[in-house]
Amino acid sequence: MKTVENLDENQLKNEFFKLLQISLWGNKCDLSLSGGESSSQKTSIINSLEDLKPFILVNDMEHLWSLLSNRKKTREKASIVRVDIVLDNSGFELVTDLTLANFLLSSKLATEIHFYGKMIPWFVSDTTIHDFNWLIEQVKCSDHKWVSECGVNWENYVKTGRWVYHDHIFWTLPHEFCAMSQVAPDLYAELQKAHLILFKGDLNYRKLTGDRKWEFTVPFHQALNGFHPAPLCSIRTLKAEIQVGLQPGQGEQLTASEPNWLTTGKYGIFQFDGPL
Ligand SMILES: O=P(O)(O)OC[C@H]1O[C@](O)(CO)[C@@H](O)[C@@H]1O
Repeated sequence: MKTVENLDENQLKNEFFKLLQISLWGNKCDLSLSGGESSSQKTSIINSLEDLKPFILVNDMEHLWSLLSNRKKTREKASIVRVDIVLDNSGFELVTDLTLANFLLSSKLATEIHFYGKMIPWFVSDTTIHDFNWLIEQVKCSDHKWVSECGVNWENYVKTGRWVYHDHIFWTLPHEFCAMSQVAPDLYAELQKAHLILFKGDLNYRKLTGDRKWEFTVPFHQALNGFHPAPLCSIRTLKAEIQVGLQPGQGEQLTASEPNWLTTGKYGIFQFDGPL
């Protein structure tokens, strides 16, 4: 079996894309969508990735790869590459996010990951520090050798500061993100230190775009309304009636064939904004 260190450039890119997609579809598992019913993941997402590809409406994964792989090639040995992840649901989605974070470090596409959770849940399954620590502990205690090894590594990442968890009240205040630099300048300044910020989930997308009824073709950059702390990407399955950055006619076609396409969680996006 090949380890990450032995993968060639193409294989590494493939693995990166797989883990990104797993993290995207992990966002389907959300207690608010299932009315509080448990929505555990019973089949392996890995085997479904090809079948799910047509449901990715905006796919900027190539931008994420260019940004991180170029930085890896050009950076000085001791320099930091920081990826920040604004978390969404705990449970299965958090497992997929931590697995992605683990890969970013082991592939050396990043050297530090900063996570942001919520001080109190906004929706039922939102991640708090308790969920983050609990999950690492559970993974560590697994009776599966490789899984528990992962948990030991994750705990170690936290201890050594390669994984950093941040709390901030802003995430549960009723502000859209374009107000962050005014309302929470300390948090905005923290995000500015990232080379890439990944915003997980639907709620973060609503706040990124100000929860407005934008035309489907409005550019993402415009809908962000001045919120540009660092290059950023929304990784989200669609659960609320808002979507920007589509091709002309794409939204209308979907509405005609599937009236509920915006809210079922069936479709997903990787939507990037920033210089490359
Ligand atoms: O957990 P996520 O992906 O942020 O989803 C939260 C979303 O779920 C919903 O409650 C719909 O189920 C939306 O109103 C909300 O935007």
